Amino acid sequence: MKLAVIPGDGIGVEVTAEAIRVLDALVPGVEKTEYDLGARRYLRTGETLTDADVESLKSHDAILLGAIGDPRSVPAGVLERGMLLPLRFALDHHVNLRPSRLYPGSATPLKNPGEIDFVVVREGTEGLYTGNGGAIRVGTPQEIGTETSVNTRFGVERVVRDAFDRARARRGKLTLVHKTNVLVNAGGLWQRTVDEVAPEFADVEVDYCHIDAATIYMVTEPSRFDVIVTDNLFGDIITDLAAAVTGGIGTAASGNIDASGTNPSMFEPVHGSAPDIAGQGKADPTAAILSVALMLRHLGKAAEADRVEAAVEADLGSRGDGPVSTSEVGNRIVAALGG
Ligand SMILES: NC(=O)C1=CN([C@@H]2O[C@H](COP(=O)(O)OP(=O)(O)OC[C@H]3O[C@@H](n4cnc5c(N)ncnc54)[C@H](O)[C@@H]3O)[C@@H](O)[C@H]2O)C=CC1
Ligand SMILES: CC(C)CC(=O)C(=O)O
Ligand SMILES: [Mg+2]
Repeated sequence: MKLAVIPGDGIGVEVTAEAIRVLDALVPGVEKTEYDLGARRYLRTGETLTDADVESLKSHDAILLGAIGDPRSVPAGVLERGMLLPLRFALDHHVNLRPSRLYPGSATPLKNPGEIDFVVVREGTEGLYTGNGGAIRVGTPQEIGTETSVNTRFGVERVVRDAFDRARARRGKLTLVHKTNVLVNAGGLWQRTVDEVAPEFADVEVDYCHIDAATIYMVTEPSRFDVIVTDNLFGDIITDLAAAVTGGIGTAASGNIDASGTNPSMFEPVHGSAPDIAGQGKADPTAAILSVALMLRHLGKAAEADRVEAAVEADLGSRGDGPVSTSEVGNRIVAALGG
């Protein structure tokens, strides 16, 4: 197995190191290539992501990424829109898969959480993140900034079909989350696509929530969700909320998947580079470690993925309320795997 590793910036470097230790304890002999992408390289060379980087990354079976972005040294958007999103687009990562599960005993701010186990299927190549916008009269009182959401029938249908497939394989419920009462053009396309595909999945119950109401239910009644399908921006926002209710942002994993299998998929924590805690050894590496589990499952190594998840479940269940140490969590998971 050939794995590309992009530790990136801030805590990305710290949590990726623990994720790699876990991978090594479980699957020996993985051929790893580390890529220097992120703030350090940008500050040194002015480069964010080159065509040569993309071509080289394509030769791997999968990519493991920590986090990208260093708001203290690089202006907002340079790396996010110059490196991370272009990579997801270049590798056609149209399914941004973000599972949320409340493991027994793990910390949740909810008083009566019930069972929380849902998956957000976030469209990953379109929406408001394509860079389709502009600004005029910048810095003047007449300044205007626009970002236009791009939604194609092709792009929406393929992610909706993926979400229906996942719902069928799970508890059989799909919830479209959008804002069709206001965003009638994009929302109309999403709703019609779901309605038109639904008859092929007659065994799947279809539901709809406006994004604002979905944030209510995620806190008051998260057990109502099984598979959520939504666009790039809504999916980004709602999955940070989902992480917060299921044990914290440090525990939420994701996969950026090219469901056609043409390009390597990329696995990464939901969180960012967390400059506020970077370098202090207190980032929770669980999200990065569970991203390894997602990757292994994607690559057909379900038994290994199960072992990682079981080790994480045991660790989360045995934690107290005290602070987390990055290396301690890694040590406990590696030990549980017999490493
Ligand atoms: N996929 C990626 O590479 C992402 C990159 N970013 C970038 O990261 C930078 C920081 O963004 P923020 O909005 O601050 O989001 P963030 O996710 O980095 O941090 C938000 C809050 O969560 C905490 N946190 C995050 N990960 C944690 C972990 N593993 N353990 C414990 N606490 C954790 C942070 O300390 C902070 O209080 C920005 O440059 C942003 O663009 C943000 C999200 C995703
Ligand atoms: C640059 C952003 C799109 C990263 C992010 O917040 C995410 O993918 O969740
Ligand atoms: Mg995000």
